[in-house]
Amino acid sequence: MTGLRVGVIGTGMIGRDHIRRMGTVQAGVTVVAVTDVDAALAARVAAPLGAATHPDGLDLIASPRVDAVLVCSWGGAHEEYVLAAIAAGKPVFCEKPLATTPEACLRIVAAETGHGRRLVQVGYMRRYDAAYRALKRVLDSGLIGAPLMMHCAHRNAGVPDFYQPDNIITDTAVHEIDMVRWMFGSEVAAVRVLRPRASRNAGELPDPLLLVLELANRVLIDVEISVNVRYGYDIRGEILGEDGTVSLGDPGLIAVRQGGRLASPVPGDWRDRFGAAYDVELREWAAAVAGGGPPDGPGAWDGYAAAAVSAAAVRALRTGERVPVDLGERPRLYDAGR
Ligand SMILES: NC(=O)c1ccc[n+]([C@@H]2O[C@H](COP(=O)([O-])OP(=O)(O)OC[C@H]3O[C@@H](n4cnc5c(N)ncnc54)[C@H](O)[C@@H]3O)[C@@H](O)[C@H]2O)c1
Ligand SMILES: O[C@H]1[C@H](O)[C@@H](O)[C@H](O)[C@@H](O)[C@H]1O
Repeated sequence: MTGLRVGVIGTGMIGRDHIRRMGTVQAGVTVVAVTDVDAALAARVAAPLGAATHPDGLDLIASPRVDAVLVCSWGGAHEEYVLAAIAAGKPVFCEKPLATTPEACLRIVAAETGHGRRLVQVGYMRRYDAAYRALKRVLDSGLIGAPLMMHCAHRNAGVPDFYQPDNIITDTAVHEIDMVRWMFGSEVAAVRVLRPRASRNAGELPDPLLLVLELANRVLIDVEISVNVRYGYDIRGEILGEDGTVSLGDPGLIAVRQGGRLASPVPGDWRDRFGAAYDVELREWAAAVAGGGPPDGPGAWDGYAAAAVSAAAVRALRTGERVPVDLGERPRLYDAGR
């Protein structure tokens, strides 16, 4: 067998990282096609792979040589490609966000529900991170008792020039929004956003922010988002239970004691911190879809829920109000085990 033949839409930073990953950590996966609005970039990426280049994502999805699709273009271009993949009956792994509005995500949910089989997975890689998985195992074991609160911090060293104020929520905090729904098995019922004094490194951005997420099971989450901390990429989390706490460990693999100091490296960006999680994420996805099964990672409903909570948080940021979230009824296609 030739294995799973994958087409990649968007050959920017994460597209190239996933292409490298599929050539190194996954047996039986071949990237056979790529496309990018920057055709010269796509051609440069395709050449060493011997992959075909396509004029656009729709043409790539329609190719009979492509079994499954990876969408790694900018968020605004996700919906069209995910809908086209569903219409073609092809599994599609879409980097976060699934789409940029809850309405667009619901169109994807409706298309997939109409198709009758799960085809969509969204790139929320924290669910595949060894540390978050260990945190969840401790929580689920009951060792720390029933959960009460979780404290999170999501710090980026810096962000690109095109990053807009809403991106602090829709692009960055969206990872915590997905992670807590998975961690606690409960939807977000309401959101508040507090805005302290802005960092002198923040430019025009409202940075940092504090999000308060109220889960339907009444666990309360606070998330500090800072996207210009300069010193590195720092992801933290601590769960308070009735009988104890569990927190993410230090991701630095070594500790140096020298000259009267103790030092450990801080990851530079998400590729450093979550590289192994992306490996597991794509390996599990490819194994599931190559075997003809549905992907069992975060799906279209999770993408929709994250977008709906993000939209509520953007409103909370603008108005200063507590904004309730109503997701509506989840289609049965997204029940566990289906
Ligand atoms: N899961 C994660 O931790 C993670 C990390 C980084 C990026 N992402 C997501 O991945 C996506 C890409 O981010 P990136 O950092 O690689 O950005 P990037 O700008 O480096 O790359 C995006 C590429 O998509 C191309 N593109 C844009 N619109 C297109 C279209 N309509 N058709 C084809 N190509 C198109 C651009 O030319 C660019 O080369 C974003 O949705 C981002 O949120 C996720
Ligand atoms: O697109 C990136 C990516 O999703 C990272 O995981 C996150 O930490 C960044 O804030 C975001 O800009």
